[in-house]
Amino acid sequence: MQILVFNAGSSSLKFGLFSVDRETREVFKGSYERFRNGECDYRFRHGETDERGAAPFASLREALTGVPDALMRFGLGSIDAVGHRIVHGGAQFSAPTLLDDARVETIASLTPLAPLHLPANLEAVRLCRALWPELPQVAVFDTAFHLTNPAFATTYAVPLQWRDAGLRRYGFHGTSHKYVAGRAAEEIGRALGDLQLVSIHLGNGASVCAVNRGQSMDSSMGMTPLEGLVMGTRSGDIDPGAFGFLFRELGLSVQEIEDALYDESGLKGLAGSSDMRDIEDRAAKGDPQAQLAIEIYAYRVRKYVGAYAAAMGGLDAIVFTGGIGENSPSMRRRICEGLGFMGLQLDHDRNMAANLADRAAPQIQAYGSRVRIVVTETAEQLMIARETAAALVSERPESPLRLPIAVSGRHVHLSREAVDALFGTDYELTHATLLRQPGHWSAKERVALVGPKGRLERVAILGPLRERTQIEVSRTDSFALGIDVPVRDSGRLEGTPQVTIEGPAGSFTTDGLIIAARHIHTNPADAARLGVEDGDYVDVRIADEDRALTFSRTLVRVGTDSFTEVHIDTDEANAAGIEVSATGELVEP
Ligand SMILES: Nc1ncnc2c1ncn2[C@@H]1O[C@H](COP(=O)(O)OP(=O)(O)O)[C@@H](O)[C@H]1O
Ligand SMILES: CC(=O)OP(=O)(O)O
Ligand SMILES: [Mg+2]
Repeated sequence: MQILVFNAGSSSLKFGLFSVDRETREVFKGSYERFRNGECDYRFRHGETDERGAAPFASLREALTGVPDALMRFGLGSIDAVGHRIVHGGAQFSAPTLLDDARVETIASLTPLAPLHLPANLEAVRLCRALWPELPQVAVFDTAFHLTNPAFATTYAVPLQWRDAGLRRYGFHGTSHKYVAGRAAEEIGRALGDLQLVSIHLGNGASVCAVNRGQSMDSSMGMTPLEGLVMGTRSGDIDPGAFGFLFRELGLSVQEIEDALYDESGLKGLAGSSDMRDIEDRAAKGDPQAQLAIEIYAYRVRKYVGAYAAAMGGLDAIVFTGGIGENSPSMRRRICEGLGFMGLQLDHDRNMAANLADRAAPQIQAYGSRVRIVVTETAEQLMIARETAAALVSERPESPLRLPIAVSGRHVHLSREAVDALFGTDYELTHATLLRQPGHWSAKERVALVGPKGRLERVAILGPLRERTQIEVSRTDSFALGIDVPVRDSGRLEGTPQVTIEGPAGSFTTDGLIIAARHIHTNPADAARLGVEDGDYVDVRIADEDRALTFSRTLVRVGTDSFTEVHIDTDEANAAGIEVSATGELVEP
């Protein structure tokens, strides 16, 4: 499948054509940037060709119109779908979404939350819908990755009425943070779920994200991409008291203040240029304004690194990305300076020599530095291509038989009585992540399971609370515990073995330990399309090339608003060669 990807940022238009099959390959890479009086720089890469020059586009929106011609010129007409970076998805969009009129409208209504970005993002959508009305278009949201942030990180301490009107923190650059965190974990050679990482995206827009064991916990941008770091033209953090001062003392209107904070502040406000290359050149020549701008920029980033290490209660690695993070060794050095007290020490030679060619992710910490320092190119377009392909598989109406497979790790469903015993009376679990099944969540808290032969640590708790506690493990886990566990449908707990659950406030011994029988959740509409009914047993085929497998006797469970997906456990996923996600199909009886 060939996917065209648009990434309209605040200062550049990046686009790419990807061939997505089992592997994702970038066939064509293009960019338009440094817009100035009537022209901009462009760069096109295709096979051996690497072409640069000036194009007659004064703005990013004009540059959009150049994309179809560019593709045509390289003979790249065949496109199956378009993926768009959409900067703001509000609370409405938690995953990549196939665009239709209604969804485009919903996104347009979020424009006040990202006035610098959404107009250009939507312009790209409109252009593609006009050019290729028959092609599916998918939106991939910057905000989606951060919807796992806990309420204490997303809530502003303002009146309830404002919060009810939608004032809350979201966070951006999610596609980038998600990619580079994964890339860093891969480079370090540990599971992302084991790492406490700070991801530092320094482009024209810039943000820091606390990626706590694989999930975004907090990020420096807020309701809009204005909060946080010093950026090319944006102020980042500023005392909210400034608004009253600017209004009363300088007579500025709300619009004037906002325009200046978005377009005339940051590096541009401090030193007259939004481009770090210019600022570094001038600082090197002794320009005091440029030198101060660099110091402020680095200091702000360093403060966030410290803050997020504290927020997560630990730090294993930081990862630099974005135009500045990737290309400016001197900025990386300034940011890392003085962080030796928390075990973070840069190696100056490695920092200078960092080479990111071919998706490399070099480590540039000094020998003995407890915290790793990784540099890597971000790959927003690549991620968008992958997520677009995945969204098409799960949403495409003409292929209703593709079933998303969800792999359940070991977890517990607790009763009120169990929560009281494990965490203290009336304790409320913290909802850390929303699961795909409506109303279901996983908690921030974890428990341990104890059997005669061993313990399983950090076992997830899934909500909502239930009448009876149920503990779901795999066959492999049952060996580790030393308990003979039966395979059962969820809720059929009579005669199941006992296990002890341990929490911070005490332990709780109960029956209800099962290996969950594989099943399909679905809703009446999808069930009708699939031709199945509640209580049916069906066969689901996983078409992995190396380990293709058919799961027979899979129970169908129809719920009014269930999200259609097949639930299998980790042993079953391993047997079918599923690493992260997959889809399956019903085998016709
Ligand atoms: N070699 C370099 N040294 C310092 N800064 C650089 C270098 N190359 C690019 N940059 C900076 O990266 C920033 C643009 O980052 P980028 O991620 O491309 O932007 P966008 O957020 O628009 O995608 C600019 O400030 C630019 O000056
Ligand atoms: C959200 C944001 O600031 O994006 P960019 O860095 O592309 O401007
Ligand atoms: Mg960017």
